[in-house]
Amino acid sequence: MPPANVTPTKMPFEKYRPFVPIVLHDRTWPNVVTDKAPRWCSVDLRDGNQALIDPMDPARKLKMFNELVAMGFKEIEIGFPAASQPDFDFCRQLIEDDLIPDDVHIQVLVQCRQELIERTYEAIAGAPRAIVHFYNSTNPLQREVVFGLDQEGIKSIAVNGAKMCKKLEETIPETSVRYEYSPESFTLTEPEFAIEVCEAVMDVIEPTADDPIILNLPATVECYSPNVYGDVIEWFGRTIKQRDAVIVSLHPHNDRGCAIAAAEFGVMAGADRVEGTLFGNGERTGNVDIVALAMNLFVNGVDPELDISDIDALRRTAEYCNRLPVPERHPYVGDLVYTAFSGSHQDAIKKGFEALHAGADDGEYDTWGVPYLPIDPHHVGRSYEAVIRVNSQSGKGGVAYVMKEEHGFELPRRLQIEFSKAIQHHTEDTGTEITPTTMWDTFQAEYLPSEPRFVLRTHELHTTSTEGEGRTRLTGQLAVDGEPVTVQGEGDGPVEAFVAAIVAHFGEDFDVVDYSEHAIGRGSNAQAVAYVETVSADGTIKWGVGQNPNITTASLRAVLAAFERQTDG
Ligand SMILES: CC(=O)SCCNC(=O)CCNC(=O)[C@H](O)C(C)(C)COP(=O)(O)OP(=O)(O)OC[C@H]1O[C@@H](n2cnc3c(N)ncnc32)[C@H](O)[C@@H]1OP(=O)(O)O
Ligand SMILES: CC(C)C(=O)C(=O)O
Repeated sequence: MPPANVTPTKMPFEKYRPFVPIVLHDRTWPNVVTDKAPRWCSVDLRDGNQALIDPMDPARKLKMFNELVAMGFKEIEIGFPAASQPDFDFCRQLIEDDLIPDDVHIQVLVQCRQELIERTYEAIAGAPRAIVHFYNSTNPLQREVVFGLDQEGIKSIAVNGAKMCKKLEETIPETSVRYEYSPESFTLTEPEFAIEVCEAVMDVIEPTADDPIILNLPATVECYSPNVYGDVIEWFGRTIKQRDAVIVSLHPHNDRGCAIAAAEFGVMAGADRVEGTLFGNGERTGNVDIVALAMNLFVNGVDPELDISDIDALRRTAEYCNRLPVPERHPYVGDLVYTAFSGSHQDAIKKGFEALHAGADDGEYDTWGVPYLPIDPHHVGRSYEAVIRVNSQSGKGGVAYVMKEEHGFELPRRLQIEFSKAIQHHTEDTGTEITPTTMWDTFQAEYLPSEPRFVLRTHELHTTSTEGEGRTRLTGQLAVDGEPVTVQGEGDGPVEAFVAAIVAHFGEDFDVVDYSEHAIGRGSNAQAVAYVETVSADGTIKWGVGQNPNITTASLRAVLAAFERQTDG
């Protein structure tokens, strides 16, 4: 029976309105090319931590802090010390145990509330340097439902917060304090009002070009497309007073899945600094992923100014500290991001590697370029091993790649086609991926069986040469189904002589139409591998493979193996 007609439910889209605060007709940011990394600030230990199911314990916090320092972060928001004893204690631990490198600023977040600001200054006392980051929400919805205040009331919260901070500075004379102010939910705030509040805060902080204020413009909840963020940030930079005394900072969240693009457009639009987290942990859909941002610069040939050369170690740290997994397809780091399953991708990758290495001097190429691989996996500490994996979507290229990279066998093109059919049967039957080990087992069973019916025990060659014309006579001792057999034949070389011997003894027409060989391994462990393509009287094509330290023996074994496959049908 055909399925009953189903009427799809209409989504209540009319309950939503686009929010586009500014359309900048003379925008310049789309033409900007970013050629320098912005200042990075990690908020893993604050915005990341406050979003966790299980917030980090002291050991996890320290592990994350040390990892961020090792990566090269110079500004690290270490928590909200006034919010909880663990955050306060962690701040004290960093200061008292002298764990903050000379070139690193710790940053602490606080609301514009007196008791919280006082506690924050207690927390940072004794630190050589600190950024005090105070904030309040400025957007119409929160003004109304959270604070019940008009614009003036909201501005006063910010200004009073700034005054309290300035005043408390004298209680910690040994600490060099810098300031960051966030009009929280900036992207949902009327831009003119955000400017008004920021400038009122600047009047209190009195920043200079030598001692600038960080004005952080959060997409607390991502609410419009990245191009709108670009326009708004360019407009903000043009409009804010004393631009040279302001570090414009971005703090994108990822609710629409566009945080990376938003941050990139914001930087093109003139922002100096970006706050984010490793692999994008953070509230709801997360903060912007700083690793991906940095890697996007790297891929454009720009110094990312962060060390991501062991991306898996960073992932392990993030997963340990956050107790959340980083998904398999996450940009640059996921388990599957340097892996191709599909046939045409594998074929192109294999050819790409061959071309890259053919043009490389001592293995060092000038410019990366392999289809379907945006970066050289080695540059982030990943290997080529998992680049190609084989399932039912794969073709000969993938099979050939695994046989070469994992097992050292450089299969000739037509053998790749023959063998990949066997692999295709396997992957279709199992419905899953085939591992390199299973592929090898299949190859052995097909081409290098442990108990072949036809075994070459010994052979003798006698070569005569008259006026440059050489003839080879071969006598071979075989075992066929365990029974000894002697064969004799003559030809232009050992392979031809052996084929003649087989044809003469077994009475089956059979010839070699293609032959290739190569070495596997080096020195005393080197083995020769020979591949022969044979044709029978009825035109059946079968390949044979032989392996031996001696190249002639390997060739003869390949011929015999092909003959056995021909006679087995
Ligand atoms: C977008 C962001 O991520 S901002 C950072 C958010 N992070 C966190 O909140 C994590 C840490 N926070 C906390 O643990 C708690 O909020 C604390 C301990 C700081 C404060 O707790 P509480 O005193 O219970 O207050 P609570 O957080 O509920 O705050 C609500 C009150 O603070 C006011 N408030 C909220 N934010 C701010 C601010 N930035 N500045 C001034 N007042 C504020 C609210 O209007 C409300 O006032 P009301 O009680 O008069 O209605
Ligand atoms: C406090 C601010 C910067 C914040 O975390 C946000 O708006 O997301």
